[in-house]
Amino acid sequence: MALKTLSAKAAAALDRDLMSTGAFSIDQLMELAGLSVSQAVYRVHPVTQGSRVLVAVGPGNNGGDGLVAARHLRHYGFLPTVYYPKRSKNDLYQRLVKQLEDLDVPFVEDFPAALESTDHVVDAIFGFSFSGEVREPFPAVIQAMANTKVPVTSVDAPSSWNIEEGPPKSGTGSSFHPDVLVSLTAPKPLVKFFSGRHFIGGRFVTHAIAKKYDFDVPEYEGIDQVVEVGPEGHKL
Ligand SMILES: NC(=O)C1=CN([C@@H]2O[C@H](COP(=O)(O)OP(=O)(O)OC[C@H]3O[C@@H](n4cnc5c(N)ncnc54)[C@H](O)[C@@H]3O)[C@@H](O)[C@H]2O)[C@H](O)CC1
Ligand SMILES: [K+]
Repeated sequence: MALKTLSAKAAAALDRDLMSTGAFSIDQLMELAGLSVSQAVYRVHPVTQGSRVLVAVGPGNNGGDGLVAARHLRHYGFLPTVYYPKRSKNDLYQRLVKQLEDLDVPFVEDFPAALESTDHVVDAIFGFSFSGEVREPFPAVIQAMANTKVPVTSVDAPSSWNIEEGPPKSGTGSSFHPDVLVSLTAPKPLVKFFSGRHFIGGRFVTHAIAKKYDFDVPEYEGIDQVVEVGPEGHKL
């Protein structure tokens, strides 16, 4: 059985559906997405005294998932640091930033320097709305994630990858391959180029929605918000 995937266009339509006929708000969906990411990070990197996690936050909703994940990780006992160079003026993002400031989570401006002193990275730069060539200031950030030995967990998509076609073919640097991917709601076609640990999150989708968009809802256990799956989509 092959893993069923959602194209970028279908994923955007599904989110619109959830927020109209599904009656969800963006705050709710982002909170659940960020909670899933925090649980996947905890699974691959259980917190030990002083575990540090650097969260790279992009300009859109993928970045919002990262801000939410940083807050949950702080409550689990991690020491998050946030790199958020292109801030949204939208009220939702400003509230997410305030919540982190109230927890004394530091915001940094030099990503490569911050990478020198962390134990894990969360890549929440771009998700399913990324397209084209990576624009400033993110090329150096992607390159730093490609070169580091620190484990990287990508939210929904490895940032810089084409959602349908996977790693970029052009460019001089080595391409970026994260260690962990958390697909939100359903995997995107790029998963066939990904070979690390793969989790699916989004424990709020009804079977009717999954049927409409033709993907499988994984079997979540207990109170888990994520399921780890193998290459064929079977639960590990
Ligand atoms: N279903 C769920 O569980 C939910 C997932 N969510 C997350 O939302 C993203 C998609 O968010 P969206 O705001 O549509 O876009 P992105 O964050 O992917 O990025 C858009 C952002 O980036 C800029 N951009 C696009 N291309 C480039 C480029 N080549 N260089 C630089 N910048 C670029 C663009 O201008 C925008 O500002 C999804 O993947 C999930 O992670 C939601 O939280 C809701 C529920
Ligand atoms: K990402």
